Amino acid sequence: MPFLRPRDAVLHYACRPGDPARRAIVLANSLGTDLRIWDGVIARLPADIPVLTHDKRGHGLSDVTPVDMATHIRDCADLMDHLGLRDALICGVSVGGLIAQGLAATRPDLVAGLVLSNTAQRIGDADGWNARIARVQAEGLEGMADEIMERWFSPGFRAAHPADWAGYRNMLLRTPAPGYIATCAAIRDTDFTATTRALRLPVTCIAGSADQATPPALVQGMAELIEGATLHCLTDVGHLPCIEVPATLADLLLDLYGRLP
Ligand SMILES: O=C(O)CC1=CCC(=O)O1
Repeated sequence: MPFLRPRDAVLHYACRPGDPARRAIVLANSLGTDLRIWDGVIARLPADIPVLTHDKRGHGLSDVTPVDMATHIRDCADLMDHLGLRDALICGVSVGGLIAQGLAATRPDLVAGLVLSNTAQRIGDADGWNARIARVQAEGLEGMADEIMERWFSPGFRAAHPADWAGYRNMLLRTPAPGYIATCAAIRDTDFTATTRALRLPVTCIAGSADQATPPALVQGMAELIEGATLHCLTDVGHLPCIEVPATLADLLLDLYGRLP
């Protein structure tokens, strides 16, 4: 359970060392989750591939501070620099996908390829994020938890895995409200249309047909923006394929990993 304070905040991360000669895979989280959402994916990746996960600021065991998207991106870069990881495959889900796009644009030395899961170059609009921030300020995450869970998971996952569904609801509720709100504001203020359109590297985009947060049409718009990107739409899967279908996500990661120059 390592921690690092590269600048003004303690960051919690986990690094499965693997073979340092192999390219690393770096996994970046969504809003209101911690690094445990990747456990099922990591278990399916070959043991010699180094894998880095972290709790972004305001989440998990990392410090809660004001934050913008540039800071989330720099934190990920700081962890990679600390561990000597370069030229990695970065996979980000939702706001983690924004972090991945921003990392590729600002630190191309760290990024060989991207898997952009259930994300876009811009997620939502200012009115929506301001309304969510106001709700969480007034009611706490408890007041919004059930509707957020509806966006996260497909009906089939909820029916088949009620204990998991309840456990991930607990994960959401344990996110500090100030940390959650700070990342909502960071998402609200981010539009990577210009820099994502300029990316020139191998990219796999993933959507879920039951994703109510970043619906397939939104992910398709991002895929069409990036030259050469491929798009996979997973049937009856919600916003978090890393939880609902970890084997499929691991296969898609390894497919791109195996094709990187
Ligand atoms: O909570 C949601 O609506 C889903 C989501 C949006 C951005 C993110 O990271 O998660």
